[in-house]
Amino acid sequence: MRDDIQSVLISEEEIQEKIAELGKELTEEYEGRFPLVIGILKGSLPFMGDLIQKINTHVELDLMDVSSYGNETVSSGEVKIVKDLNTSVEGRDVLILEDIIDSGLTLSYIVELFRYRKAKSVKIVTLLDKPDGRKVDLVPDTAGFIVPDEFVVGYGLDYAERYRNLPFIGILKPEIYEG
Ligand SMILES: O=P(O)(O)OC[C@H]1O[C@H](OP(=O)(O)OP(=O)(O)O)[C@H](O)[C@@H]1O
Ligand SMILES: Nc1nc2[nH]cnc2c(=O)[nH]1
Repeated sequence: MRDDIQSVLISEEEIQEKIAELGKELTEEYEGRFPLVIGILKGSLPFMGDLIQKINTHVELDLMDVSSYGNETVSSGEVKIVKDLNTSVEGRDVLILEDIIDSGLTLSYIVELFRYRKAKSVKIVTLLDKPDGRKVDLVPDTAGFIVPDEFVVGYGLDYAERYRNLPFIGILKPEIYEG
């Protein structure tokens, strides 16, 4: 699996250091507020798993699965809810965790949905932000790292469902896409 990686963009150490920092900030912000922390499947799983352990106050967890990429590297533009939340967001402080914001289509759909469902507040924390990929006006409240306009994998991010279990963020060798 690691032989398929052309270069490492963000190392495991850099990711974990950033998560410790984010956890500290979120602990201060959400102390006493019992936020509903929502991970967007499947990419946010490693980030969510590591980050929640660094948030040192009570949180409730839920997961939502939306998809607009299928097995492609470019968004179809059509966001589908594959699995909705188990919890109501009405009146809640919602903290959305994402692995990456690229076109922004996935999150703008979700944020609008949560506003319609009457969340008290909605905050977006993404590990990676790819501002050059944006197709809609969406700015995360917090982004761990800015990445260039290239297709990245690892730490939750897949290519054709593979590479999510790498502990770092990298770029694949071109021959992997070419088949
Ligand atoms: O800003 P956007 O262009 O909408 O891209 C970001 C979304 O794309 C990826 O999810 P994907 O739909 O590939 O599902 P996955 O997490 O299950 O891989 C990623 O996890 C984000 O949710
Ligand atoms: N794996 C992966 N999924 C994405 N979804 C949106 N952008 C990306 C990306 O760069 N890599």
